[in-house]
Amino acid sequence: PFNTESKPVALKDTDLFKPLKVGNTTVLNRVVLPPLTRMRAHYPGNVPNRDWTLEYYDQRSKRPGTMLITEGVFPSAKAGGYDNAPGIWTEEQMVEWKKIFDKIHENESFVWPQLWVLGREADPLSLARDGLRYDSASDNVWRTKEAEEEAKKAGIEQHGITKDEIKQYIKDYVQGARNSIKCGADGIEIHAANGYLLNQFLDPVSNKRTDEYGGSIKNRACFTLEVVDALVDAIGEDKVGIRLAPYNTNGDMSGSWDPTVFAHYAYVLGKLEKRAQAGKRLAFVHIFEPRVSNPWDNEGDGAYNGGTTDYVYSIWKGVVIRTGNLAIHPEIAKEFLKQPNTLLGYGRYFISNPDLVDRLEKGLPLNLYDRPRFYAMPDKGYIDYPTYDEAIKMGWG
Ligand SMILES: COC(=O)/C=C(\C#N)c1ccc(F)cc1
Repeated sequence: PFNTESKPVALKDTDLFKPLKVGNTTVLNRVVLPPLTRMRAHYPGNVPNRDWTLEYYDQRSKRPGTMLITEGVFPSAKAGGYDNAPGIWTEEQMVEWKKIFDKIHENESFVWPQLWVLGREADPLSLARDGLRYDSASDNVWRTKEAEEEAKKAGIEQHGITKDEIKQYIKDYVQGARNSIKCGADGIEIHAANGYLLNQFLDPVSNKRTDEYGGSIKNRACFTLEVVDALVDAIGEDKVGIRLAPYNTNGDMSGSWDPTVFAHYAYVLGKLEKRAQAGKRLAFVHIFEPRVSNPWDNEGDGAYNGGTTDYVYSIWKGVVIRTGNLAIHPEIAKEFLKQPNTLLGYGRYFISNPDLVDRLEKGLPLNLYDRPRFYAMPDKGYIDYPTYDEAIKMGWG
């Protein structure tokens, strides 16, 4: 069925359909498929689903010149800890990703895998089973009481990683980036948002370190910036993007609760802009808007209305991707598009509308999504959403 709540507005005459240079690519529309975990990878092996995932990305890259960021992808086994999320560290994983990236390029679209390291958001049982550490910025700064009990039941402590282990993770990111480029990707996105490992270092609620990676905004940003520099060295600044979520509460991060957390993002953006002015400008900065503070919330719930991320443009002068609850708010999308160099990520409604780009262009009604099937195994709610024409033929609307 179609969403009947919001009146669709044709965006074809806005900047959403003007080309823009992003790294070494030139997108022909500024709609972005943002990183969406779908939990369909094969276990064991963390291999992209051989039956469905090629179809899933093929459907969403049909409109030539569209930018896709993949679901979060683990650069190594210890970076993971979700059985049904994919990696890009083994040959069998890379074989599948190469087919997917080739298909996206066949559709004349672009693909940027998101490199994802879970830290304390991992499933401790999965890590204990595989004899892997349960890592974060600090020892035993638990997300919740339940998480603490679950980990202790699994007999696994939460480990504040050492400086050598930080260096090893940086090598993992580099390996993941190299593998992505080898499989044909146009670049990668560093995941520094949503409560995962880099966010656990950025946020004082989870980072209680007393070494040079904790204790101040500068120190808490150090790991993220070291990853940026290592990846720029390895694959070039025009193939590196980064995702930040200043207001995110997912993974029990501070969000807006601690007003000093917001300043961390201004600092990171400032350091990225200084690198840009020295000749190393990243391909993009991807901002998760306060309109979504947690991906589990229903549309519009959990939005933080006490502030915006407009200040990003005061600091960062490169390409910006803004994602968060835009599909049924075309008026906000139009507002965002008034800023230069801006692309818009559409998450949940790109799940349920494979032809979302066409629908946004023409102002066509949108298929509702089936939330219980966001992170479930079967192909239902993954590759069976109809295009607009298919939906009309099926009598929708
Ligand atoms: C991949 O990047 C993410 O941020 C993923 C999630 C978030 N937030 C996410 C959401 C739901 C899940 F079941 C697993 C990961």
